[in-house]
Amino acid sequence: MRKLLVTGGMGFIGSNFILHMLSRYDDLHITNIDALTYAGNPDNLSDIAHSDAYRFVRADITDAEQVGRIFAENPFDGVVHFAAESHVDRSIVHPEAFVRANVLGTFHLLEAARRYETPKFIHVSTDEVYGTLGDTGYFTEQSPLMPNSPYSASKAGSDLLARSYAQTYGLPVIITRCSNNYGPRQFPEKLIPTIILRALHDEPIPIYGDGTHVRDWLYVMDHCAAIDAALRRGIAGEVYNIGGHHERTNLEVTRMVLQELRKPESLITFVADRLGHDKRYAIDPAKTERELGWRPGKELEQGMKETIMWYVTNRSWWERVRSGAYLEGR
Ligand SMILES: NC(=O)c1ccc[n+]([C@@H]2O[C@H](COP(=O)([O-])OP(=O)(O)OC[C@H]3O[C@@H](n4cnc5c(N)ncnc54)[C@H](O)[C@@H]3O)[C@@H](O)[C@H]2O)c1
Repeated sequence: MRKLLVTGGMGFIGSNFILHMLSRYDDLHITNIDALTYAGNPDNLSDIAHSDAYRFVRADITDAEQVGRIFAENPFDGVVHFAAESHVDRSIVHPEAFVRANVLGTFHLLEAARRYETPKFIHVSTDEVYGTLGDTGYFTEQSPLMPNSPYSASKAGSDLLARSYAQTYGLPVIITRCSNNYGPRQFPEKLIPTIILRALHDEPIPIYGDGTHVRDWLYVMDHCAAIDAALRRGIAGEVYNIGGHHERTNLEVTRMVLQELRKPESLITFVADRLGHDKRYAIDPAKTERELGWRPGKELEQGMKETIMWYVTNRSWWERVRSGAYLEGR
């Protein structure tokens, strides 16, 4: 039985990853540690809460003792580290929480993995560590790290710390840097669920600046498959870019959702631009495709339809998020 530690598994990508892995492998046990911040939603994994192949431990990765105890109790075959403060807007208002969770929290995990000689450590980073691009060009794994927001700077800090543990201590760290994810179970403060849920309620949809900022969209299940491939075939010490080949402006993405839901474009409301807003992210995932034998399978139009359908079908999920009911008992 392979034993995997997943951090941040109650969040958007972590929960989809756990579901992906448990649906594919019978010989796998997953321990999910999550602090249950506002972004951690146990509803995401209610279907497997009582599975023998899964265990949830509420733990904060900024607490070295808690992290140490979990590693001491369980020899893990691998760690997949998602836990982070992840929302750029919040990082502009409360940067300290990002430095603590993303830098200090990652440090404690790396230390525990070093101490207990964990044979594989996947650090889930982001394309935002590369900073911003002009109208042309792509980020490769060799691009310099030039983060522009407190969020991306804290992720760059943790990314470099992870690298240093590979270089200095020989910890088998693999770093993945992915583009913008979309799909089921994403917290409604992020762009695509915001568009979908506001459109469903006929509410104004706020779009930063003139809406021409470009992002590369990656279906979350394609991302999960890429991390699975990195776990199986990735080489320790390497960095892998994971992108979707779907560059769109924020305005294009908004129009796509409005068309699908047959809602008017008059819902779009331009608001003052985000401070330090990166103009364009575009990722070159050629190395990952070549070396890990992975490719993003989902076309954006299809993935968006399925995502919209998920939010429409799972009304009780997002109503519990909207009302704050998912926070009960914390
Ligand atoms: N969502 C994206 O588009 C995207 C893109 C690139 C990279 N990433 C990275 O992927 C990872 C997951 O992103 P997400 O969108 O699922 O984030 P999310 O905000 O949905 O989930 C984060 C999870 O981490 C948990 N967490 C936060 N602080 C913690 C702490 N101190 N201790 C333990 N748990 C803690 C939260 O409770 C939550 O469940 C993050 O590291 C993020 O930087 C995300």
